[in-house]
Amino acid sequence: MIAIEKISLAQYQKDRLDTAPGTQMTLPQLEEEYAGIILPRRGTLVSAGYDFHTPFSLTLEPGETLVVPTGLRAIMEDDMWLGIYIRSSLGFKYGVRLVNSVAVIDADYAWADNEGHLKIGIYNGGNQAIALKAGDAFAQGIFQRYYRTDDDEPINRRRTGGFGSTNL
Ligand SMILES: O=c1ccn([C@H]2C[C@H](O)[C@@H](COP(=O)(O)OP(=O)(O)OP(=O)(O)O)O2)c(=O)[nH]1
Repeated sequence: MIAIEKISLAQYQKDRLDTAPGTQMTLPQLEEEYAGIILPRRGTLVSAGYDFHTPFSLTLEPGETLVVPTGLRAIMEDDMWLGIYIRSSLGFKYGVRLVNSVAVIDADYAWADNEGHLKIGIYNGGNQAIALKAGDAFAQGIFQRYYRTDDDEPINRRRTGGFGSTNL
């Protein structure tokens, strides 16, 4: 199965308050924002990327970084990963980048304790402030397959957390 779906409202609420500004939100405001989360779609028949949209309006000053909780998780087969990249025009026009260049989303992340919540860190590497409105596309995710070496012996652990959680 390959899918991108919403995480629960409870998980979204937790991560939204942890990682993004706007912690003064009321529950109805949060529910409205959650209801407005857009499921990624491809732009054209043969576009590779599923477009990710910010759930809330944001402004990034030059040099500033923000982790956008998408409210989404990706389900995929074991030999796949999802690569998330910046929307090209944001890079070309404004110098906006992902903080980690590419977000590598592992197949087992979907079953992590945080429901596999996809978080996308962006950085304004340009020289002007950039404003995104709720619903604006800012990143794109491409499902890909990976290979394993013949003598592959993975460290047999189940993922429970997000980035940095396995302390390798
Ligand atoms: O920008 C990112 C990068 C990663 N992840 C999630 C999906 C991924 O499967 C998990 C772990 O990411 P990664 O393996 O790249 O992080 P790490 O810092 O190497 O940590 P770990 O020890 O968890 O492997 O965190 C995101 O939501 N956004």
